[in-house]
Amino acid sequence: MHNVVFVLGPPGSGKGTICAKIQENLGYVHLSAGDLLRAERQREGSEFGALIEQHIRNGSIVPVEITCALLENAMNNSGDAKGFLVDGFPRNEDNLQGWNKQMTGKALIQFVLFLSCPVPICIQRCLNRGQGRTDDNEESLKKRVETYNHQTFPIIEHFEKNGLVREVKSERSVEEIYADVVEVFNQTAKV
Ligand SMILES: Nc1ncnc2c1ncn2[C@@H]1O[C@H](COP(=O)(O)OP(=O)(O)O)[C@@H](O)[C@H]1O
Ligand SMILES: Nc1ccn([C@H]2C[C@H](O)[C@@H](COP(=O)(O)OP(=O)(O)O)O2)c(=O)n1
Ligand SMILES: [Mg+2]
Repeated sequence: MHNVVFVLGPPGSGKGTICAKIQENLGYVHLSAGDLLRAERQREGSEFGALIEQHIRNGSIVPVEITCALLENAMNNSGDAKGFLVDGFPRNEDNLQGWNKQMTGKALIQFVLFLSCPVPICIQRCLNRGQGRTDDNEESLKKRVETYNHQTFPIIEHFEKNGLVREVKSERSVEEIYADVVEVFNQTAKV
């Protein structure tokens, strides 16, 4: 059984940054759904490259069959991790249902780390990110924020109803955020 912490929040809220620190210090393995999709897009011979690029630019969500298969493969290939940080997933109802269908009995959701941050700050961070991403531009960001508000936030609310959400405000320094994140892991991660 894989232990899983979902990490959600608007684009630019700092999910990748905080996950890297958790991986380094707490021994969880960081799996970014976006990074896995970008790698699949680049993989020679992938039949999904064009479809993935289309969704990424458009700020829409890739069908779960693709994303969940990438996540499950990555978990199975990571050896004996004490847990996985699944960053940027599930982002919509399709993601959630596909995960439940494919991973029930194989993964245990420990909690959902929700990095909350005002959208204008998130947009500014993405525009300054400097990773050359095809979706860190004003037009794609507008669509990504819309997708977040209409599709991802309801998923966070769903987990909230189940008592699984741990919110950490991320309009602060990485050090301040991380200190609260460690508290959350100390309180709730059963390892
Ligand atoms: N707490 C923070 N304060 C200021 N900038 C941050 C903070 N956390 C992350 N960043 C920067 O914001 C950008 C987006 O961060 P990232 O971790 O990639 O977010 P996400 O994965 O949620 O999109 C990056 O350039 C990162 O260096
Ligand atoms: N579960 C996911 C995660 C990401 N994607 C696609 C669509 C997203 O806008 C892009 C980028 O996701 P990523 O998590 O890397 O973006 P942020 O870190 O939130 O800025 O990838 C997806 O289709 N399904
Ligand atoms: Mg990210």
